[in-house]
Amino acid sequence: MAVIELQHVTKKYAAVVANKDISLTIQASELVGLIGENGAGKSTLIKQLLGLEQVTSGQINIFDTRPGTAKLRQIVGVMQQNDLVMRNVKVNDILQWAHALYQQPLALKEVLRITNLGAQKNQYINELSGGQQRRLSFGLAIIGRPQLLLLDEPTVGMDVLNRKHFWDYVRQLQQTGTTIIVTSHYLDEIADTANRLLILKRGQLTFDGTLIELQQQINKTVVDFESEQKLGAAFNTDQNILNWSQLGNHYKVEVTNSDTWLQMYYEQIPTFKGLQIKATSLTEIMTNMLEGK
Ligand SMILES: Nc1ncnc2c1ncn2[C@@H]1O[C@H](COP(=O)(O)OP(=O)(O)OP(=O)(O)O)[C@@H](O)[C@H]1O
Repeated sequence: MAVIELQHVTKKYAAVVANKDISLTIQASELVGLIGENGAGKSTLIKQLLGLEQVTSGQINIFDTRPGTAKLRQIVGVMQQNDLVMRNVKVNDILQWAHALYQQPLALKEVLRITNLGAQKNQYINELSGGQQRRLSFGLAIIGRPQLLLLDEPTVGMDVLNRKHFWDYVRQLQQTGTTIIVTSHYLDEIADTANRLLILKRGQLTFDGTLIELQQQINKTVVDFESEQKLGAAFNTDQNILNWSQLGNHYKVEVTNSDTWLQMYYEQIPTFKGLQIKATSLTEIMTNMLEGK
């Protein structure tokens, strides 16, 4: 059984088409990165999965039921943007309240350990830093041992170590069968973690696949090295090279196929220093997409 099934989902807010004819299926234990520029429709999609917004047309099934049912509230965990609306409650009290909502919740001690909030358990929410609030929000999302976890910009404000702990735990949840959808503008984190990418552009799903598949579509690899040889004349006539630059002895060459390129230069390669071959990063791909390149 698919965990999530979207059939031709469209969401309109008056003249704004926030989601346009989106169809897709997500299976158990996928870790899906939902990305796209501001206003692309990511949060709208999450809100419809939660039943907080109704689809304008199309249909959503989650574990074979419609979004927003009491049954789903038991098995879906969520971190929305700015979701800690109760400000004058202590960390421990809100966790205890959430703990009582579920049939087999995690122990409070365990949630405080995962979120690294043990030292703040007697503080009020409005006394927490931005990153601590995101960690508390994560604690509330996972306390019920959800089968589906929806994370909308979860790491905003988290410091580097807490971010690492967060992603380590998210990966662990995925490996034990949790299905996870995460939106973020920190594309390096998505590239490192998600095993499927969904790219939204003005409400439309423009890509659905793995990072490697996306990189293959872009068909560009960067080769970086230092050489004392003068290679410019050869590079200028090389059909495989999209672009190249030189700063002193440092060459940066963008090629369509790095295997072909390496074969062509195999005689010179032993003299190259610090040779690095890099696939185009997700950040660069998204930047180029937004710039319309
Ligand atoms: N309640 C609403 N009423 C009217 N328009 C809305 C509403 N919620 C969202 N929109 C519009 O729908 C579009 C998609 O918004 P959404 O919040 O889904 O984008 P997003 O991809 O999550 O953006 P961000 O990266 O900035 O969080 C935007 O144009 C936004 O202005």
